[in-house]
Amino acid sequence: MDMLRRAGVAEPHRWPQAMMAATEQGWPAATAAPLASSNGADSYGVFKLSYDVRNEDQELLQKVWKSCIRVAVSGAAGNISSHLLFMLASGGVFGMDQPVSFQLLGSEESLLKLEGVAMELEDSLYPLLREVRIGTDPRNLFKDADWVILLGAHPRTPGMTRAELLDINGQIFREQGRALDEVASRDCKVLVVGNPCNTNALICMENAPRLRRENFHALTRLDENRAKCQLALRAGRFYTSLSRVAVWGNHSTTQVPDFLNARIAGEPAVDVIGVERWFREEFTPTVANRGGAIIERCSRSTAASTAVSIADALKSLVTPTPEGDCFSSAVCTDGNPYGIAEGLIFSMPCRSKDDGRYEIVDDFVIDEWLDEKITASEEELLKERACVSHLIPNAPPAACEITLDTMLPGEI
Ligand SMILES: NC(=O)C1=CN([C@@H]2O[C@H](COP(=O)(O)OP(=O)(O)OC[C@H]3O[C@@H](n4cnc5c(N)ncnc54)[C@H](OP(=O)(O)O)[C@@H]3O)[C@@H](O)[C@H]2O)C=CC1
Ligand SMILES: O=C([O-])CC(=O)C(=O)O
Repeated sequence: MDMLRRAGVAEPHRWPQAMMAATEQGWPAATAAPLASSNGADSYGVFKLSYDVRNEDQELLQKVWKSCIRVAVSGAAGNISSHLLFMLASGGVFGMDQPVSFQLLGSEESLLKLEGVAMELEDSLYPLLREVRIGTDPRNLFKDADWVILLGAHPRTPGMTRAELLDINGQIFREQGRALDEVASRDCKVLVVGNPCNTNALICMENAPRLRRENFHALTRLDENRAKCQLALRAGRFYTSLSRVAVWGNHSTTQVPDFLNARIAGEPAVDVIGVERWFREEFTPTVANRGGAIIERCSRSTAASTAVSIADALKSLVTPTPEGDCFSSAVCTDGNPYGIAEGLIFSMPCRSKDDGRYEIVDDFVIDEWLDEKITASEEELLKERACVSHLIPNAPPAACEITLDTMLPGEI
């Protein structure tokens, strides 16, 4: 903001087509040092720091913009990010009147690539994208963030056990939780995508006590979208006819895509499709293993559909949920209406109020089969929590009893 003021722009939120790629110190990305003049018009094409809308475009000057929001993204030089940032900058997620500022976190290894990402954003001339910062210090990049999307995580490598993966990534998320606690906005909403996302989100939340526990999410919207796709295919209906499709539990192969409560054109999906065996024996494992099936074909984990599902998850939080519908998000189980153990990050059906707030939908019917499945996913998450107890402040020490057969959807 300082730089915007120095640039002589009285009202930053009315400043169209102005974007600043800056390092965390606040200088333009490609220069690493201050520009000789902050109005360095030739430095970045549209990064004209002295750009003054009053002299430029009367039509845009009339437009009413909301105050700019800060969106921090880790792993921002990675595959998912390469799709996601462009969706966020286009206005398709937070709204066409919502300017955004990006604070992109990478590592020493990825910093050059991150500069390339900033340059591509610059070349895309998004009127809503007002600032791009890049850097390697979460305390700088999470500062005052309103939304934080955590993509960066160590991938599971050959020979690594799940307990080892939990520990390596848990250390990253403990550090990022601490950074959020120090510098993020108290109302900041955090969406963890990096796997194992539920337990990473839990560690992050437990290390950020200043932030609201209900504002931590782990991404299971991709699983919901996959479930909707399979139901639509089987029923021969378009996606828009589906409602109340929720996924319960962990973003792993123990996840439970709920067909019992799902509706197709307002009718129970089980009545419309009719073949009960299909739900249990085909639908459920197909959804839970979809990530692995895509890796088999593409030799990399899903990136574009994950970015789309992140956009869907964010949109669901800033848009009132249509009457009678819900969306899936893995959220804190404290006080949940289904008796799931407290202090976990567990996917459940949610409805949004507004401005990022939500409530857990409390009228889902749970039959014996569903209950058994949900309990298995809950037990898996309890075991994951025990494995990372050393990363959770004040947690009693617990033995790690994770078996090798608990898998992420992308593991085969
Ligand atoms: N929840 C869900 O539904 C899904 C989750 N995922 C998960 O999302 C994550 C990101 O996927 P994708 O973008 O494809 O992955 P990429 O490998 O392309 O990017 C991830 C980024 O993570 C960072 N990273 C890697 N190792 C470490 C480390 N040891 N410490 C800190 N950061 C590290 C790197 O960024 P840098 O060097 O800049 O730090 C890298 O660019 C993965 O964990 C993946 O499993 C994927 C699909 C679906
Ligand atoms: O395991 C992965 O990285 C991919 C993943 O989560 C998914 O496709 O659901």
